[in-house]
Amino acid sequence: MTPSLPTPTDTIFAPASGFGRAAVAVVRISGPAAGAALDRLAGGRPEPRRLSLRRLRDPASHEILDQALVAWLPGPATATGEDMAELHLHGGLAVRAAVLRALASVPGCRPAEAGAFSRRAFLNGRIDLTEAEGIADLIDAETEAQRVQALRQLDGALGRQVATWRETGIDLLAGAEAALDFADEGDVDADDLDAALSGRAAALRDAIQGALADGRRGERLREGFCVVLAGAPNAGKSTLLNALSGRDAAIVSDIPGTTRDTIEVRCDLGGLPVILVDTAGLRATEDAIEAEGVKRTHRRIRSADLVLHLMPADGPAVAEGLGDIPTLRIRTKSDLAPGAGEGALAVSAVTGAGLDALLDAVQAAAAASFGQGDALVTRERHRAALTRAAGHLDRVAAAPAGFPPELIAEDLRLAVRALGEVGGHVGVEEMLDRLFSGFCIGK
Ligand SMILES: Nc1nc2c(c(=O)[nH]1)N(C=O)[C@@H](CNc1ccc(C(=O)N[C@@H](CCC(=O)O)C(=O)O)cc1)CN2
Ligand SMILES: Nc1nc2c(ncn2[C@@H]2O[C@H](COP(=O)(O)OP(=O)(O)OP(=O)(O)O)[C@@H](O)[C@H]2O)c(=O)[nH]1
Ligand SMILES: [K+]
Ligand SMILES: [Mg+2]
Repeated sequence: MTPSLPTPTDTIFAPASGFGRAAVAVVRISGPAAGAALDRLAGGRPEPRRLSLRRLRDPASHEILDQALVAWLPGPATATGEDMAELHLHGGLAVRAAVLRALASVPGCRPAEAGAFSRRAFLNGRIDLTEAEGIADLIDAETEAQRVQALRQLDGALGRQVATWRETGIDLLAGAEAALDFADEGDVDADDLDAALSGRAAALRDAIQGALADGRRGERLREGFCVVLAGAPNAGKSTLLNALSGRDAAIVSDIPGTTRDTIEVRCDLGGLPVILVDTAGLRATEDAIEAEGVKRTHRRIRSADLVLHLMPADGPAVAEGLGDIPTLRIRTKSDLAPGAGEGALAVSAVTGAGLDALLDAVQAAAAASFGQGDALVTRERHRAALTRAAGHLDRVAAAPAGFPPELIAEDLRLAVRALGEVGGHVGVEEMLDRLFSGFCIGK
């Protein structure tokens, strides 16, 4: 199931609750010396899986460092699969520093590097790679929709689905290998096997392609829906960015060409992650720095999910579009020319008119882009591996009768390997087990 990599023998510890001042700071310890660390600092190990109040002492000087809640979590039924301990300290900087210093003095204990606990959980088969990614995404989740998606992945939704597909692939491979070995003995009807195999390969390919044909919903949800504010200098882009985000993020002035670099603000629109991007005003310019800004604007427009094309209501409506990205035409500064710009959304950052309607429109566009239902694929890594798997299955499905069975088996092997990469299981040893147990070979 899990990669056969060496198991760590050292014991790691780290604050699990950040590095700032807080009411309580949790220090996690994992590895074979976790129990010994409790013996040395807390004077023993409490009853497993129960928090108990202990005095923590420096093992050398016996000086009291804190009164803390302590947990002893003997492995392997722990988050990492190793012996673990937790110290719930008073969250002062000096308390934490003194306890970390004391832990470093315990033989075999050292500070953990980033992600070390999750890495051990993976190495010990407690989680697969997709669940590890789910943990990372859950910690990074800023909006409700991101939290829900990350929790689903942490809960194993993607890992289980891909594992099921991989099982099917392993079955197909076992069948193909059996055909290779025994077709010439006359035990198996090769044509029947070919037809059944290509039908099942096509079904598996279709299932995988179905999950891939999701408009990159999962990736987009992780990254955020990108809305670019574009238009001529002084159209009111920076003002609108500040008004929509409720933050004073961008410099506003009556001088055209104020914004040179793109400015991003991440927002939560009704639980959906939206990135608002302010850009340099679009115009031909001799100024080299402003010209670079305009170049960047065009680049951001091309990668946008939605463009807000801003035109002041007291000026002419611009006819030309900004490319083929979905675009909303917005008349800004509607307070200066009431009634202008029919058919377009009209907004005023001064009076606040139209801002709610604009936010609703952006939120609707984001909701439509994130789509309905649960996304399975949340990273390019998954997409690449699944696309490769579907490609190999497609070759199996399309193979003409009499196609060399060893080539079919090789494509199936590569499909199984690609599916295994998603969860971090590589290798096809399981296939061999299944081959030998599923077919009565021992004679
Ligand atoms: N104090 C504290 N809070 C925390 C964590 C932690 O490590 N410590 N977590 C850190 O991520 C998260 C909870 N995740 C966890 C995942 C698995 C296990 C665990 O020990 N699993 C065992 C036993 C399960 C059980 O008791 O039923 C297992 O799966 O075998 C613990 C925490 C969030 N809150
Ligand atoms: N009356 C009125 N003035 C506005 C409104 N929005 C922006 N302005 C003014 O228009 C001028 C330009 O605003 P900015 O937000 O800097 O325009 P911009 O599009 O970011 O300009 P550049 O970054 O130079 O391309 C400023 O003087 C703003 O105060 C509005 O809704 N009503
Ligand atoms: K300006
Ligand atoms: Mg600006």
